[in-house]
Amino acid sequence: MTSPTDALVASGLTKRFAEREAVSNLSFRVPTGRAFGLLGPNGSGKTTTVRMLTGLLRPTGGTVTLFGQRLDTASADALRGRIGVQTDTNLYESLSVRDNLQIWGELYGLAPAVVRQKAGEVLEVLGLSERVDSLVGQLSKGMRQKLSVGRAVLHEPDLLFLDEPTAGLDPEASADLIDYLKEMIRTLNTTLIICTHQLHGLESLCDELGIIRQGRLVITGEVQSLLRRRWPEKRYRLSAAGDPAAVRAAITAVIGAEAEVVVTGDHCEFAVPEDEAISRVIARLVRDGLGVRAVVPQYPTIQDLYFATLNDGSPS
Ligand SMILES: Nc1ncnc2c1ncn2[C@@H]1O[C@H](COP(=O)(O)OP(=O)(O)OP(=O)(O)O)[C@@H](O)[C@H]1O
Repeated sequence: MTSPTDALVASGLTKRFAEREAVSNLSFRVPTGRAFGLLGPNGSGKTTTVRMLTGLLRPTGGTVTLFGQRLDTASADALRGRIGVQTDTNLYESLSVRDNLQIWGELYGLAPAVVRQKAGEVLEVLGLSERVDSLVGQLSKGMRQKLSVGRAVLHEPDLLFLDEPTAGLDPEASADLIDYLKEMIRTLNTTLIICTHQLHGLESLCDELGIIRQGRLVITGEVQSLLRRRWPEKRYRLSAAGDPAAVRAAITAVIGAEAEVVVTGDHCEFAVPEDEAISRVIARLVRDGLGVRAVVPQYPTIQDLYFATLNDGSPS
């Protein structure tokens, strides 16, 4: 069922290239104003999926619904006006950065003056202002990447598709771009679909997640729910003064002898069966004369979930 709050619904999406089924029966939904990370190894079908979601590739089976409207040849043109798609191809190499954005913005129906103003803002955010008159053919790889993102967001699309937007960007530019996207989602209620291999810190951007493996969606849902479902117990990293065997014994005396306590150097890591057990662990260590130096909660990340999910299926 499509909810009026869904910007995108994919249902049974399938793509076959000759003998190879690149995408198999993919179903997921993305609520408006949310950021959805579509993750998976090389060749798992992300780009093929995005191309079907944006109407660039006809599915072998299944449907795509954008803003409550089925995507087909009749609706594609109107719907594409509300979509921004970043790809690293088809920039006009022999034109300047300014002209590339101007042409693109006007193609999307923006008035020339609006494009000029918006292009100025976008280039400023992306750190490309000084290269506005450079020919695209003379830009570095990272600069082209930034320009392709700038072009996709120029017309303030309701639904934005980004494929590896931070690939080739230096760490500062990458962090700036993520901040910009977050701000865009917050202020314009943009819905974002992002494919990326850069998983570190992705939970600060993505609220929803789909992990695709060999063309099949292995898990999908809200990031925090998926993490809680996978790791329901709270984990802690603890450092205490004293003999590691005594520290371990004090911890297991509280959380149970069968519980796993992983000791690495002067740290140990363990899960507690319920929240308040950590207070009892600390009290026990202090009582046993084992001074507690640090107790740090461990929050599982999208990266943890990604590897755990793919490992579930190994070997393929
Ligand atoms: N036009 C095509 N003709 C034939 N096979 C294709 C075509 N496009 C993609 N494929 C195949 O479909 C599968 C999925 O490719 P796709 O590009 O969607 O993967 P991806 O997840 O985006 O990979 P990457 O992370 O490397 O970009 C691959 O096996 C690929 O070879």
